[in-house]
Amino acid sequence: MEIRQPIHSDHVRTLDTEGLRKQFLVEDLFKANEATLTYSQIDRIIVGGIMPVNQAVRFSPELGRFTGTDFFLQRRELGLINIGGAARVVADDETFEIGSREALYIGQGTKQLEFTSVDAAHPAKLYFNCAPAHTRYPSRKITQAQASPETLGAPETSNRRTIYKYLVPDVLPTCQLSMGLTQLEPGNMWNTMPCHTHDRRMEVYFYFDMNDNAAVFHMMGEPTQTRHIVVHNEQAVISPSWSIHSGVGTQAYTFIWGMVGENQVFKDMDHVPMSAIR
Ligand SMILES: O=C[C@H](O)[C@@H](O)CC(=O)C(=O)O
Ligand SMILES: [Zn+2]
Repeated sequence: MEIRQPIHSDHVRTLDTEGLRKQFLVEDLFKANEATLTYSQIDRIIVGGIMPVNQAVRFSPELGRFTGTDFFLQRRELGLINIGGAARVVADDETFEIGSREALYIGQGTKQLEFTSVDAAHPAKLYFNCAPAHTRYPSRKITQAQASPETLGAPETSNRRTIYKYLVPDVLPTCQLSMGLTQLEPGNMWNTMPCHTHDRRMEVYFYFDMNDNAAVFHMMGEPTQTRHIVVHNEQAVISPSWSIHSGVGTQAYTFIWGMVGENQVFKDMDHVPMSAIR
C-alpha cells in the first residue's frame, strides 16, 4: 500500500509537472492477479484496482496492519465498479456476480473478500474506493440501469455526457462514500466544465475507455491557480476539497468519480464562474 500525505494549496502552487504527478496521479492501478492500493490521508480514502486473471485475489487479514485493525474492512466500507469482464466476488457468506459496468457496495465488517474473473480471457477490472465507516450497511450489487442516469451538456460545448450515480443515497445507504461513472458521447471532450469545488468533500477521478494514443488534460488547483496533469488510460487523480476537477481529452473517454467527506449531497457544489478562472 502506498501512502500519500495531504497537501496545502500553497504548496501546490510551487509544484512542477513531476511534483504534481507525484502528489496527485495514481498510475498502474491494474496488475494481473493482484490488488493495488493507494492510501490518501485526504479523508483517508483508499483508491485501487483488482484484476484477477487466472487466480483469485484475496484481501488478506494482514492488510489490517495498514489500518491498525483486525482486518481491512473492520472500520471501512468499499465500493467498486467493474470496467472489465465479469467478476465473481465472495464477501463472507455472500457471492455476487458483477458484470461489466456493474457496481458492488461492500459493507463495513466484511472479513473475507475474494475476487475472481469468470473468464480468464476477459479478466475483470475492479476499480474501487474505500473509506472509513461507522456502521454496517448491507452489501449490494448495483446495475447500470439502477444508477439513475442523467444526461448533461451539449455538443456545442463539447460536454455532452451521461452521469450514472451508482452509490448515492437515492440508490442505497452508505456511511460516506458516493461513486458513479460519467460517459462522454463521441466527439465530446470536456467533463465537469463549468467546473466546481466542494470544500466539504474530496473526490477522485479515474479515467478509462481511452486508447494508447489518447490523453486527458485533467484540470486541478484553486480556481484562480489552475494546473493540469496529463492522464493516460486507467489512471486516477486525487482531488483535494479546495481543487477544481475537470478535464478535456483528445477524444471521448469515460471516468469514475468517487467522493468522501462531510455530506453526500451530490448538488452541494460551489460553481466557479467562467470569468473567475485563472
Ligand atoms: O461532484 C461531482 C463530480 O465532480 C462529478 O460527478 C461531475 C461529473 O461527473 C460531470 O460533471 O461529468
Ligand atoms: Zn465534484
